[in-house]
This record gives sequence, structure tokens and C-alpha cells, in this order.
Amino acid sequence: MDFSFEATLPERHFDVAFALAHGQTLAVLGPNGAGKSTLLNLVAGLLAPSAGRATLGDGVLFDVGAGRRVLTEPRRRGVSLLAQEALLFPHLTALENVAFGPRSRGMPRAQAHATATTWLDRVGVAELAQRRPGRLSGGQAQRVAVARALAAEPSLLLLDEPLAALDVTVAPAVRALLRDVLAERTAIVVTHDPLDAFLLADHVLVLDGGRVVEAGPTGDVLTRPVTGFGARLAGLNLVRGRRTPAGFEGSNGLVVPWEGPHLPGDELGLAVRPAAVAVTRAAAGITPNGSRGSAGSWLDDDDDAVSGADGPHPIGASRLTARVDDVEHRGDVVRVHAAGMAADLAPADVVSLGILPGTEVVLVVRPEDVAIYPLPAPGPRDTGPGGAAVGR
Ligand SMILES: Nc1ncnc2c1ncn2[C@@H]1O[C@H](COP(=O)(O)OP(=O)(O)OP(=O)(O)O)[C@@H](O)[C@H]1O
Repeated sequence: MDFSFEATLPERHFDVAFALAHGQTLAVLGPNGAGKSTLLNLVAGLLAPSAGRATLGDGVLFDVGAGRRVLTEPRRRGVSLLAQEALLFPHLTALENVAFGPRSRGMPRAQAHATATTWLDRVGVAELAQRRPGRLSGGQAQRVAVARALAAEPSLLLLDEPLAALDVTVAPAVRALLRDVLAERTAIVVTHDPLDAFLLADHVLVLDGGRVVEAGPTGDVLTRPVTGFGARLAGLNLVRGRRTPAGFEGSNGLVVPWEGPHLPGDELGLAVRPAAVAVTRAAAGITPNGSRGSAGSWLDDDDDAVSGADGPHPIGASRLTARVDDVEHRGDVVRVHAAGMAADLAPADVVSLGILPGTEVVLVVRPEDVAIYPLPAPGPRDTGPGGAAVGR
């Protein structure tokens, strides 16, 4: 069923509107305090808006405004909420937990148990039907909770960080289950994890300070973010800039040839992966050792590299001299921050280049590795000049 939502709640600085077509899954992302739980609670009926209207198919969930105050009871909304913790009734078996919803809708006991058995089977825990929650692992309990949410046959399924409380070894299997369950189902998933957004949702809504700051198909938001937060989620550098006769000129000085359709003066964004930003040393003409798989491995590729005054660089690549702000270990790469951008290098390259905070380096990006696209004017909460590097 189609879902539409608009609501304000001034005491939480919340003012959000969006729509969701039947069968779509929307991921809601945003920093702490952005309003994600407020949104879910308004939809579920645990909170009332000061003003607004939400409809699910032909049904009205709430309609509050001048002279109007329709607030449909939570259990009559056709909405199920799957929380971070499974929150099963401890004194009931898994089967009874799942049968609880159908039973409370008036379904006869035998039929409710048959329905529950079907759902437990569907989520892969049929053999645990007679266990009480105290004897279920976290992953098993969450599967039972998924079955319970679905047994209520909701028109809209709400998921609040459904994988956050699970062990990393268990989360992938439950994620796969959710992916299966959410296909064709109208759902809203609150998550901190861009991977969940990518794997579970076809649309993304990014909230910040109770407002929508990014919205669109998941692929667009994660490849062409328009806010610093969106860029961090997507693991991309976002450089704000403008259209010039030559192409793109970033506010950090990065110039990239570009033949886009816009007039000079347009606000543009440039997105590039940290792994696609290469680093050379300016003064000494030092280049990375080019070990395969490390950032900058293409820099000394004979096919597309030439030697300039500052050392080898590929033809057509854009270069920006900058001082290193910070150097940070991230697993098997070292992230170098400079000029509002991040570059991921192999540790050996960082050592051979002698990169430390304060070192002058040249950042090199190839035009084929960047996406350049129109950007709305920065909002009050967005990044300042120079764009936003991906998260630390
Ligand atoms: N019970 C409450 N009473 C009053 N204000 C609240 C309450 N809960 C949250 N808020 C405020 O509402 C705003 C939105 O909070 P909300 O919990 O919806 O954010 P969130 O995006 O879910 O954050 P998190 O990721 O930390 O769960 C915040 O300013 C928060 O301080």
C-alpha cells in the first residue's frame, strides 16, 4: 500500500515529509538525535504530531491540524514494529510469541498456531517453536521477532536498527533473511549502517536535526551524496565546488576537466572514493612504490604515467598540493587527510613517502574516478568550505 507522511513536532524540532510507493523499502539514516526514532514512533502511533497527516492505502494513521485531531489507535494502523532487541514475551514459547498477534486479532488458537508455525519455518527456526526466549540466542530471538512482526500481516513494516544488537557473526544471516522478507513489502528501516541501506532499501532518507537533508534512490544517494553526512555514509569524499569554463573547481582548489551541461557559477559536488585518491610527495618527487591493490598503484603504471617536475603522474589526472592534516590507521590501509579529502594508502606507501601530519603532498585524482553533479546550496548544518572528507 502507498504510504504518505508529513508531520511536525516543534518540541523535537521535527518537520519531515515523504512518500513511499507500495512495495518500496525506505532506509532512514542520520546522526544521533536526527529524529529517526521520532519518525518511527509517529508512524507506529506511540507519539502524536503537533500537525500533519499520514495515510497508508485508504487508511488515515493521523490527521492533526486546525480543528482536526484524528489519531488512529496503534494496533489499528496496520503497522508492525521490529525493534533492535527482540522484546519477546519471556513467559511464552517462540510459537506462542508469534501466534500472539493473530490470536489478539481474534484468530482461533489452532489456526493462529498453524500461522505461527508457517512463519517460524519461513524465518528458519521451526525447530525452536517450543523454546522460551531465555533459551534462544540473539540471532534466533531476532528471527522469532521477525516472524512475530510478519504474522501480524502489517501493511507497513517498521524496523528500528534490526541488526544493531546482533553479533557480527550472526548479523549477515539475519540481514539476508530481512532482504528476502522486505522484497515486495512496504517497509521503513532505521539504520546507522550504509550497508543495510544498500542491501535492504531501494530508497534512502537522510535526516539531520529533524529535517530531511537527502532523499532519493539508494544508488543515487550513495554514489552522489549532497551533504557531508551523506558522503560519510557512502564512504566518499565530497568536494563542493562550482562550474568554471575549464570544468569543476573545488573550494579546496581541486580542478577537474568536466564537460557537464551547466552554466558557469553552478554549485557542483565531486565525489571520489578515498581508495581512488593517490598521493605523491611534492618537493622530493617521491612516488608510492605502487604495490598492487594500494591507493596510487596506477601512478607508476608505465602505460599512463609521465614524469613531471613533481614526479610521475598519469596524463589527464588532476593534482592538488596540500598539507597533511592527519594520518589514521584503518585496518589494512592508512587514511591520509588533506585539503578536506581522504586518501587510503597502503602502509608501506605511507612509510616510503614519509607522510606525517604537516607533510606537503600532492593529491592526484583521475577524471574517470570522480562523479561530478549539481548540488543544492549548503544548508546551515552542512559542511563548510572545502567539502567533507569521509568519516574518521
Ligand atoms: N522522550 C523525549 N522527550 C523529549 N525529546 C526527545 C525525546 N526523545 C528524543 N527527543 C529529542 O528529539 C530529537 C530527535 O530524537 P530521536 O530520538 O528521534 O533521534 P534519533 O535519530 O532516533 O537518534 P539516535 O540515533 O540517537 O537514536 C532529539 O533532539 C532528541 O533530544
